[in-house]
Amino acid sequence: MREVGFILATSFGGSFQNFLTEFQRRHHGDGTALDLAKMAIETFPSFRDEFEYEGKKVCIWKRAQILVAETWAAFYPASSTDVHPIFPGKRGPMISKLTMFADYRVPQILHHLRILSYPPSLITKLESGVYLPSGSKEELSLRVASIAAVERVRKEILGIMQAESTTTVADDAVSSVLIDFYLWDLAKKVEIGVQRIEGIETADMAPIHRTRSIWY
Ligand SMILES: Nc1nc2c(c(CN[C@H]3C=C[C@H](O)[C@@H]3O)cn2[C@@H]2O[C@H](COP(=O)(O)O)[C@@H](O)[C@H]2O)c(=O)[nH]1
Repeated sequence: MREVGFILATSFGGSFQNFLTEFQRRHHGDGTALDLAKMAIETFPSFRDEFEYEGKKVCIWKRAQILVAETWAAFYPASSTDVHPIFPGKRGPMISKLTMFADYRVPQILHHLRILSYPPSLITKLESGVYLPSGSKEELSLRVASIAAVERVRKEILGIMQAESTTTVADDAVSSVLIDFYLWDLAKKVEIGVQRIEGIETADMAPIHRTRSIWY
């Protein structure tokens, strides 16, 4: 928090609005949601949520993407045909280029919905409450699998929409951001018992995974 505050104070006059103004300037008003997420990870090291795994670089960018998605949602215009004030360029926000924001809550509900399956050894660890180290195989698998799973859900929804439509459905018609928002809210409601999943078989709700890190 101190680092983010220091950078915001010294480079952006202490205001996120100035950060957005600088984004507009750099991209001549034509920046997309992904451009803004990239600016966040380039500006704030604690948003640069990247790991090396078996020689490959894995970029998760959880906080950068949720920052952009929440900004996109907060300034969403009254009509979807109106220009978005943060992404006024001809390409628009291109919000479907963002992934879900991989932390602990969405994998939990994806498992409950039987979209993700967990090996028994992982269930045992989750139930014991042991910490999964940040960047470990299990922690990364949970996060990366939830990104891949939500992308597949997105493709399925697009396929259904396409099958029901006589015109071509744009790729931007379904975003992982909105699927994440929906799943996160659903997970919270299921956990506190105000909602139950009905009509499909579910797996027992496993505890969330516990990881100490600055990335969630
Ligand atoms: N993947 C994902 N993670 C999310 C959210 C949200 C809240 N989103 C709101 C916006 C639209 C929706 O309708 C939600 O009402 C919080 N978190 C994460 O949980 C953690 C605890 O946070 P809290 O309980 O606030 O303190 C924190 O790491 C935070 O980043 C989400 O949507 N997706």
